[in-house]
Amino acid sequence: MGPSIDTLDFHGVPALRLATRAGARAVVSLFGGQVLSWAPAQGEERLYLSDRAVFDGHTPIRGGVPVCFPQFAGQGALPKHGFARNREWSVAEQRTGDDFALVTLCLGDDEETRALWPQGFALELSVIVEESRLDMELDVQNTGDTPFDFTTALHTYLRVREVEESRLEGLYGLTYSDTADGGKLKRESGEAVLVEDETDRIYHNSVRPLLVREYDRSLGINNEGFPDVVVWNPWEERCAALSDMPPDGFRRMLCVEAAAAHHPIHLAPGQRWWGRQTLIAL
Ligand SMILES: O=P(O)(O)OC[C@H]1O[C@@H](O)[C@H](O)[C@@H](O)[C@@H]1O
Repeated sequence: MGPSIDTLDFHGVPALRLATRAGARAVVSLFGGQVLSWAPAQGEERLYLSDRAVFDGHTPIRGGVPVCFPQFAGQGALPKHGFARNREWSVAEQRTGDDFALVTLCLGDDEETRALWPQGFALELSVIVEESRLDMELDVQNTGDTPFDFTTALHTYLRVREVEESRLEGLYGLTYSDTADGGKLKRESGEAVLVEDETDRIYHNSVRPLLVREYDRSLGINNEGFPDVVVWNPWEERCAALSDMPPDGFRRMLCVEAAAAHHPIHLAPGQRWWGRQTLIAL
């Protein structure tokens, strides 16, 4: 089979299905500009999408890779994680080659976004699927005539077989804000992060690649441009309080997010910023 990009209706939301000749595949929703599914060639699904996710065209979709912009979490007056994750994005480009499939989605300001945040901006999210890797690049441009600050994240929900048996390596020695402990600053002293309780951390200035190790497979993560890494798992009690998660959903997921959350990014009129997250199935 050749590479392909098809439009589809995914639980009622418009989406694109990408496939490469080798058999890697992904689904990208226009609502939220959100990757919802990704599997490498001859491999299994690597992203977590809740089976209780809501697809009503308003509620953020629980799972995949939501785009948080222009605000990460509750770090400001905007709705939590900003508004990009519940807006309809447009397709700017779609292309296939011998060994890849690529789509670029875009989102700009309109009356509704300016009512929340009075800035001119243009976002582009490029999603590239190759044999065993997924690249997601977020490009932000200030198209207005005043400077702005923003925080952002690619809020990647990784699918894991059992979160308690997964190890996240590559964060040793970094300082992190422990959101689950009142935002206290701590230093990572473990060779691997093990998730055995509610975990909500912003690791600052991460420069090394990360590795999620499971007993029978691993996933490499490389972030460029995004200075921070957010690690989130709601654990049992908070998960039970999320109406769009099954009670045991927290066991099947681990969010490892590429973020600019600790310090906002400043863009003068006309300036651009970009960040990329790469997932590699190993
Ligand atoms: O439920 P939401 O709005 O999608 O947010 C999920 C989580 O997203 C994480 O990125 C934050 O660090 C958490 O604090 C937050 O709870």
